[in-house]
Amino acid sequence: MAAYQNLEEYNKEISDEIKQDYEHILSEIGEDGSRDGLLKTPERAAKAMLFLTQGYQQDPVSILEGAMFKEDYDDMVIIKNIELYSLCEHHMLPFFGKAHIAYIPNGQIVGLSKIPRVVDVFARRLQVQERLTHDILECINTTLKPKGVAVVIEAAHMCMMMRGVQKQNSVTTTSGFRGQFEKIETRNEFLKLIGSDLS
Ligand SMILES: Nc1nc2c(ncn2[C@@H]2O[C@H](COP(=O)(O)OP(=O)(O)OP(=O)(O)O)[C@@H](O)[C@H]2O)c(=O)[nH]1
Ligand SMILES: [Zn+2]
Repeated sequence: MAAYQNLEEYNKEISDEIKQDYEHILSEIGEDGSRDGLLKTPERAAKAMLFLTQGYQQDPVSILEGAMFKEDYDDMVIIKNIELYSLCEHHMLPFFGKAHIAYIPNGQIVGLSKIPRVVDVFARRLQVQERLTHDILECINTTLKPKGVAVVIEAAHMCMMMRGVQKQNSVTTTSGFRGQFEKIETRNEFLKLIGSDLS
């Protein structure tokens, strides 16, 4: 990236390369890339792929640090039903669902919108659901330094639905707990409040 003047130039270069790759894919699957409906498809697909993977160029720590405020509140803060869309790193197909996140402040709270923003930064990278869960958990834990943090993700994987094992109704749940959420009572209170059947 150092060879480029700025991010825009870098994105354009990458986008042109990805565009050419999609042109190649179209011809390899037997399509006629010159037909009307497909003329702009490589460019659209390249832009979509860059959008879905923009998390590589974003810094979740600075997002949190940008809105941390001193406050004495030291009970549980829960943000539930945060919708997320990611791409599995094995097939580059979407997995999507909800994240439920809680933390117990330790002298400082964070702007509420920053939690879903951090979810998006890590979701917009190639992921497995387990690592996505831990990336979010560790980022909040080390940046906000709360008394405890909990992350639960429930998601459906298109690679298990459209292809492969072809199971339409399975949901994968992953979770991670740090600090006070390692105590069973605190963890169960959180799980009850988000309506999880894990408790
Ligand atoms: N643990 C985990 N596995 C995932 C995730 N997303 C996709 N996978 C799995 O990654 C595995 C890759 O297995 P492989 O045997 O190498 O790939 P495959 O032949 O396409 O496997 P099938 O999906 O079973 O057809 C599959 O079992 C997928 O279900 C994820 O977020 N976490
Ligand atoms: Zn997959």
